[in-house]
Amino acid sequence: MVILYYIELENVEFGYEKNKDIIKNTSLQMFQQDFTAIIGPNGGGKTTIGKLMAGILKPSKGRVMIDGVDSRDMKLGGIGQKIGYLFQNPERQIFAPTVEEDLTFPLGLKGIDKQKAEKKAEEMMETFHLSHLRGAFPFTLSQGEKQRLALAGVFMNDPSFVILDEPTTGLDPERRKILSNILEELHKKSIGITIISHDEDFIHQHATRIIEIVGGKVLADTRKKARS
Ligand SMILES: Nc1ncnc2c1ncn2[C@@H]1O[C@H](COP(=O)(O)OP(=O)(O)OP(=O)(O)O)[C@@H](O)[C@H]1O
Repeated sequence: MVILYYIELENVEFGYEKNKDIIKNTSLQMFQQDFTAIIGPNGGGKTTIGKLMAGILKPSKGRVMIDGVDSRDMKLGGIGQKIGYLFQNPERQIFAPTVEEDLTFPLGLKGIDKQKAEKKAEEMMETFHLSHLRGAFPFTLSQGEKQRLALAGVFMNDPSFVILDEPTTGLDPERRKILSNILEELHKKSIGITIISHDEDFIHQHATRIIEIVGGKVLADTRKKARS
């Protein structure tokens, strides 16, 4: 079987509470070649769709296929090796007592060699301007530093597809530019990128496809012919 898309939502429905669907009969195919922006009003279901795509939430009806496997049959650890997910609140992904350990610790859990994990952490700390904070307690970082740490964590795993919920929040222009460059590099390498964002400039600058979610449904799914 040839898999053309990396993530597929097939007639997906989802509600946090019984009989209250937040996502309504939604089908979408997500390609690694796309730089997708998911847009729409507050409460429309963007984050929920992102979490369904990342296998963090499982649909109540329909199915989500990730790299050809039903997300219900995958463990979070297995999904994490394929998909990098940035939570809207970066504190959701901070676990360890220091910045450096926060980056190396998840790789250790996966059985990755300590030296290799440290080398990668070094690279990521440099990229995201965190080297001077390596020994800092993550919860004392500023909002923008926490966001950079969470982003660095997403890229530690060399994911095949990243889903980033409001990735530019808290970033100053210089760090925002760094994120832009990283995402463009990944896009060139056909690492799938999906951002959930209200940041119109960032979307305009990067997105090749825009999916608008309103009231738990896909209102529009448009592709830019030429990328700026
Ligand atoms: N854990 C939860 N339990 C119950 N309801 C939830 C939960 N998370 C989200 N919701 C509800 O689901 C709906 C969709 O929320 P979601 O966060 O997916 O929207 P969004 O489009 O990402 O919004 P925003 O732009 O404000 O981030 C909202 O009505 C929200 O209140």
